[in-house]
Amino acid sequence: MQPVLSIAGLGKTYKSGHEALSGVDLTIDKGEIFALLGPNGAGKTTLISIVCGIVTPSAGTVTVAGHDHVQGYRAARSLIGLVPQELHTDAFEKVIATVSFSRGLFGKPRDPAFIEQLLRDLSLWDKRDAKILELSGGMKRRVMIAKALSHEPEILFLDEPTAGVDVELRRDMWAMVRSLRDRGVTIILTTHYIEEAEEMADRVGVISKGRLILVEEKHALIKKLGRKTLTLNLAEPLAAVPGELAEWRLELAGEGHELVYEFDSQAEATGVPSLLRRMSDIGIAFKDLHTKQSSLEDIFVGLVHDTKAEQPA
Ligand SMILES: Nc1ncnc2c1ncn2[C@@H]1O[C@H](COP(=O)(O)OP(=O)(O)OP(=O)(O)O)[C@@H](O)[C@H]1O
Repeated sequence: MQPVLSIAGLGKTYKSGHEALSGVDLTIDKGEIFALLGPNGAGKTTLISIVCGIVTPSAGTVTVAGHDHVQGYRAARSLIGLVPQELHTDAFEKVIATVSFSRGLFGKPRDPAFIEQLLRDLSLWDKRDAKILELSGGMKRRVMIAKALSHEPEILFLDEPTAGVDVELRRDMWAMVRSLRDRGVTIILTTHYIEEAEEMADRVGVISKGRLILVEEKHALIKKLGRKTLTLNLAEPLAAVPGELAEWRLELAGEGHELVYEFDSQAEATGVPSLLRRMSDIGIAFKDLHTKQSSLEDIFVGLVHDTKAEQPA
């Protein structure tokens, strides 16, 4: 499939000397929903801002549907819609005027029927003559989305779309994102909410300290979700994992009082019954046991934590 967005070797060092992005390579296919996950300050907004031409990169290239985002800036930018975290618009402006104005900014001809449909789809039609300052926070978000879609972009960036919104708006936004995707729009969203990535994304990228440390199909991640840990509280502490148990992936914890086994709970043979039999055969008794399912959140926190440990601060 033809990539709609190609990012290669992207880096950004701010004037302060802070390296916000380093060596980011990413290819996005047309019509996919891609979720970019990362903790605060990881570089998500910087990445989006570079693609949208708001921030200049220190290194690397960005190509939008074949247009270089510097040489072919106007063509590249007109294919992109951006829903930023904050609404920047005249508070005294009417909803329909601000959305129509955004369309004009991209040199698109007036199309009242399109704007009407857009406002209807976003449940904004009844509010079309309301001033921005009269709207609730949720309605303002809908206006931001309408503005971003007003010039019929092929790629929509949503920067933290559901931060601080109520459950109803979150569900509406998810439904809207799906219907846009069904119409062939590519969606790239940043989020702190793992649940949102799990619900929405075809692929997930994890960014930490300016580096893209993982890009994976959601289903592959869900497979990873199938991992479980079994912790056995031993009757007597062990100094080391006995050689007879070498075929299981075991670790000792709790100063030798706990034997921890990580396994794939979706696999046909988890290895748990055979492990318990072998332990009984060699006379290792346990007082208690418990299992824990690792969540996408655990995987995410683990990844981010590992890169923090690897890199100097
Ligand atoms: N204009 C700037 N000048 C200097 N440093 C900046 C600038 N903008 C962002 N940064 C720094 O770059 C890093 C990445 O910021 P960025 O906003 O891209 O992160 P983020 O992943 O979007 O975080 P958040 O989820 O909090 O929005 C942060 O440490 C931030 O302080």
